Order: sequence, then structure tokens, then C-alpha cells
Amino acid sequence: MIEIKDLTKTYGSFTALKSMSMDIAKGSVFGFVGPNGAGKSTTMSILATLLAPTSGTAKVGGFEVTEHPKEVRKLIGYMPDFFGVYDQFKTTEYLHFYGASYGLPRAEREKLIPQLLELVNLTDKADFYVDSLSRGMKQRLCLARCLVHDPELLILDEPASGLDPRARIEMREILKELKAMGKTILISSHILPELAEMVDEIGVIEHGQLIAKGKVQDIQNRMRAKRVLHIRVLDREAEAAAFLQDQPHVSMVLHDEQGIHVHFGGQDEDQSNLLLALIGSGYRIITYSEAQTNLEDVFLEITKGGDAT
Ligand SMILES: Nc1ncnc2c1ncn2[C@@H]1O[C@H](COP(=O)(O)OP(=O)(O)OP(=O)(O)O)[C@@H](O)[C@H]1O
Repeated sequence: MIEIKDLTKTYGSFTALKSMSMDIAKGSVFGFVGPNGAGKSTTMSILATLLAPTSGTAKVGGFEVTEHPKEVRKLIGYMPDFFGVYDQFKTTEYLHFYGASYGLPRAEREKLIPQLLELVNLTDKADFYVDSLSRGMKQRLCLARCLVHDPELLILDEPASGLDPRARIEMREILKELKAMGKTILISSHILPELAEMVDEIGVIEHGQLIAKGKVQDIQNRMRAKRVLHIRVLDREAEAAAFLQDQPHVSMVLHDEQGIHVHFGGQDEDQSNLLLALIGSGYRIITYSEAQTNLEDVFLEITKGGDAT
């Protein structure tokens, strides 16, 4: 659905995207993550045909964005990270306005708009002024607006930003429904654990370059090559920590009031052998567990460079 090849974007002397390449399969939900200023919005604006790349190509549904912008626009629904909602409109009028802009006949809009409002849980706000809606509601209305022309691809730039936890969950549920409807979704976010539940793949961007891409599980597994073990023993804790330091695959041992934390580079079998070695040496184990890595850890580990702004 999306093919990006050697995409570069410069703003004056500043290079926001550096020869970035990335493909996204049709029907997949792709999470685009990276620190502030990494280049997510720039990439999304180029895909949405709103910004011209400096060099390289970006294709949506096989259409190159600069050569066939009209075809691309039919295929995409774009939700920018910052949007206005024409406050003087009522919710229904607002969607009529956008539907009409896409050339949908009134009869079709009359049928479609109640369905869209239901999808984004705004049926009871159909006759309210947009101005009176909460931020979360406005964000859902903006999502409904992206859907009026039934696009195949949704490009959503931080759709959950600024929402409270409940509104975020609502947004996530709607995105799940859209995924079930077969839409391809490119979504950027800083709220990584929430993305993990719904995305098929993630791409991590930093300083305008894609530095990791793959299935959430694969990237997490890659991280697990550097697992941290949490061990508590009944007694002789300092002695156990010294013992662990000399064991295979152990790179670092930290010892604090919560117990012993072992940075471990081995695989499952090695981890099991380490436990056997401890027990074999008479240490009485209370806890032997692997600290969970989640998307947040993955993100922090991969983007060690920090804020790109
Ligand atoms: N119009 C512009 N003129 C000059 N620099 C720009 C312009 N737009 C973006 N940039 C710069 O390009 C870089 C990438 O910005 P972009 O908005 O794509 O990042 P982002 O990953 O979406 O960040 P955020 O998470 O903060 O939205 C930033 O350093 C930004 O300051």
C-alpha cells in the first residue's frame, strides 16, 4: 500500500528526512514511532500529498505522490496532528461539508453520516455545534471526516495526543474496528504500549532515518537478547551476587534492596542453566524472573540518541 524509497526532505539547510525507505503492506496497521522532531509528520505530510519531497519517491497504492496526487488523495484519509474544525458548524453539517467536498451526492451523505457518527460514538452529538464538543469528541469527529470517502489507507498523525486515558481507549477501540474493516492504517504515536496492542508492525524513526522496523514481537524478542533477570535469594545475597558475576553470559550484576539484577546475554537454555548453577551451589532462590520488556523499553533502547529537536 505504501512504498517509500530514498525519501529525503530538507528545510533550508536542515535535513528532516535522510534517504528513508519503508514499505507498508495492504491491510496492515503500522505504528510509526520516534522522538519529537524525528520526521514522522514530515513523512506523513508527503504521503498525504501536502508536502513535496526534496528527492526520492513515495507511492500510495502504486501511485507516486507527486505525479498522481489526485489518485493518492482518493485512496487516503489523513488526520493531521493539528487541525481546525470550523466551529460554526454542527457535527452533521461538518461531515456534509466534507462529504460534498469529495463529491458525494446528498442522498448518499444522508445515509453515510449517521453510520460514521455511530462508528465514532457521536450519534448523540449529531446536532451539537462542533465548538461545544470536547477535545476527544473533536478528535473522533476528525477521524469520521477522514472516512467520508471510504479511503483504503488512513494516515493518522498522533490521533490520541492530548486525550485522557478513557478517550484514548475509545480511540483505540475505533481503530480496531477500522482494522477489522480491512483498512490499512499508518498511525504515529508516543503512546507506545497502547499502540502495541493494535499494530501489526512498528517502524522506529530517529533523525529522519528508519532505525528499526518489524513485528512488535520480533523487535521485542530482539530486545530480549539483552534480558535483565531479577533474582531474590533467602540469604547470602552479596555472596550470590558475586557468584553470578562469574557466570557465563552475565555482563553486569546490580545489587539493591529489591534484590539482584543481572544483565544477561544468553538464551532460554542458558538462563535455565544459570538457575541450576545457583541452586547447585546451595543458594535458596525466592524469585527468578525476567524483567518484562515492553514497547516503551524498546523505544528507549533503540532511540538512545533522545530528543531530535
Ligand atoms: N516547515 C518547516 N521548516 C523548517 N523545519 C521544519 C519544518 N517542518 C518541520 N521541520 C523540522 O523537521 C524536523 C522533523 O519534524 P516533524 O514534524 O516531521 O517531526 P515529528 O517526528 O512529527 O515530531 P513530533 O513528534 O514532535 O510531531 C524537526 O526538526 C522540525 O523542526
